[in-house]
Amino acid sequence: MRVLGIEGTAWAASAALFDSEADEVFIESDPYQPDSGGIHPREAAEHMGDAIPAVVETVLDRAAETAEGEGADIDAVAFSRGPGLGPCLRIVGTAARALAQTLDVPLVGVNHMVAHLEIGRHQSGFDSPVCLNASGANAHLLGYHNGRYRVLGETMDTGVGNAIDKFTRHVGWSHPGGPKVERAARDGEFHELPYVVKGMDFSFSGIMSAAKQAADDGVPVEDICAGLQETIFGMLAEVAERALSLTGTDELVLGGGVGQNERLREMLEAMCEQRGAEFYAPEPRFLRDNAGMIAVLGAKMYEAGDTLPIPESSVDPNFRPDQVPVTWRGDEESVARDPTIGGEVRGAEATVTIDSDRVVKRRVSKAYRHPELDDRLRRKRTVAEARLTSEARRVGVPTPVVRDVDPAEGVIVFDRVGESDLAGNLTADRCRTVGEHLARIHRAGFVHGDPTTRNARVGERTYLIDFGLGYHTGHVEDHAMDLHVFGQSVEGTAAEPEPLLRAFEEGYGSEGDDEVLARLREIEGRGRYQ
Ligand SMILES: C[C@@H](O)[C@H](NC(=O)OP(=O)(O)OC[C@H]1O[C@@H](n2cnc3c(N)ncnc32)[C@H](O)[C@@H]1O)C(=O)O
Ligand SMILES: Nc1ncnc2c1ncn2[C@@H]1O[C@H](COP(=O)(O)OP(=O)(O)OP(=O)(O)O)[C@@H](O)[C@H]1O
Ligand SMILES: [Fe+2]
Repeated sequence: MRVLGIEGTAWAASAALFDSEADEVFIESDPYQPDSGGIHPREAAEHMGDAIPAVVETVLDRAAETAEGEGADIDAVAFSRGPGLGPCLRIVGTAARALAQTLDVPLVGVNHMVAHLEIGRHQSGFDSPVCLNASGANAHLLGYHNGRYRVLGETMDTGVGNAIDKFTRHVGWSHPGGPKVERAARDGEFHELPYVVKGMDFSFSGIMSAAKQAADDGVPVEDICAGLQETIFGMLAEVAERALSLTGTDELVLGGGVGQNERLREMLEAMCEQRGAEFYAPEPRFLRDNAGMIAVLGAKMYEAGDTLPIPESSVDPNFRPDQVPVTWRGDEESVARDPTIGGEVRGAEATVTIDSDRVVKRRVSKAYRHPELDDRLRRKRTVAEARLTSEARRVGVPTPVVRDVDPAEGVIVFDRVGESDLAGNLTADRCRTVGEHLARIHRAGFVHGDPTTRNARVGERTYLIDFGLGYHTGHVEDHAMDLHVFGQSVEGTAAEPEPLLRAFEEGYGSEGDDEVLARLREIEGRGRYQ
């Protein structure tokens, strides 16, 4: 089967031919390079108008040269339907419809973010990996579950590449900034910047303001670049590890233009090696925006009969990956592995040794992380965990009693609690109780920071554990983020999440602030593809 793909969501005017029998991809791209500043939507759309016909022509010539029979021998035309810049998407959509009609073949509408993921899965041969998409306008973790790619975690503000590009514009460098930061960082020393992860979500705005401020204050730009890479990529590696731990998966693939960064790939490789997982990153031509990935996923969708009638083929600038019904995979569930190895449990951050009544939690040093950052995070989280675990118990939330703490070594000794993780025994009643517990700690003025279904223990009572990401705050947004993190962990792993989430919110509502639930709705509704 042969599929022609067209990509043009933002900067890459690209066309490709995928031949599924030979597993060969031919790509022709023409990038848009702004004269100054970042990507201007109107200019980018003009570029698409000029460049798309030419790249398609080149691919059609190639198709004719390599065709077995008469003509171009193409079975379907696939195009990026979104997310992306509206004016660009519309031009690409029009071109794709016209081409499908001329060739008299079906049209396939591809989600660009799912294509960034599927190219890695296709090439790695992995069965059910977690995917880290690190691109310009996006940054998220996806895991397959019950017929959809679930967003396990994502940026709460801008995409990772756009965040980096904003910094480089501030220091007067031309677009795109990512490769320039990579080059400059080689000559720099680590400069400390804020580090922000909340469960598997993360945010870049505070880091970017601090980085710009540091530049204005005269910190050498190479040092800031080194700090940016170590901090931002350290966060991405950490949330990727959390996603592996939560889903019990031991395969990770990388997607998106920022994935071309060698330091990011090195960190992800080191993280996977340390936890015994496998890592795959496609070659650079498949990481940055390209029509090859659109053609490859287009072929899978076409084979599954997932084609688009022309009248229903409108584009969607806010197309989220979790809106796509995954028609091209079987109904296999995401793989889940028992994380218990002997008497040792492997969390994302720590190794936990369990005997009959005691638990020793050791925050291990992470090989991927800069030593200074590693030391700072391990100490800070060990202290926070010991404190907040006890504070929560004082306001009536069941938690394990803390027997000993050694911040320098990152070690805490607790009482053993519960019989299993909530993840293994999810019921509506228990979710309701977790909601009540979170409401209580919020009323006491702090958040848990990572309330997933693996961080609650159940048995006769329902306990909260693992307060290492918690902190004191009265902000509605921070409280709502706790609820969002729990919601995402349920959605990413439960067969039927709705009744569980309803009970969880009822529990929270019975003890907590309605304003927080209203903010949760707002967080869930935020589009992040502007
Ligand atoms: C919706 C779609 O239009 C968008 N595409 C996109 O953002 O282009 P992509 O090719 O995936 O990524 C471009 C980004 O990738 C960054 N980048 C490129 N090379 C880099 C490097 N060596 N290190 C860090 N960032 C790099 C650029 O600075 C730029 O921000 C997306 O996938 O989010
Ligand atoms: N006090 C305890 N009693 C019983 N089991 C525990 C206790 N503390 C931890 N565990 C077990 O160890 C696992 C990992 O612990 P914890 O979540 O604290 O580590 P972590 O590395 O921070 O994990 P993650 O970051 O993946 O949430 C828990 O999911 C739980 O199964
Ligand atoms: Fe992209």
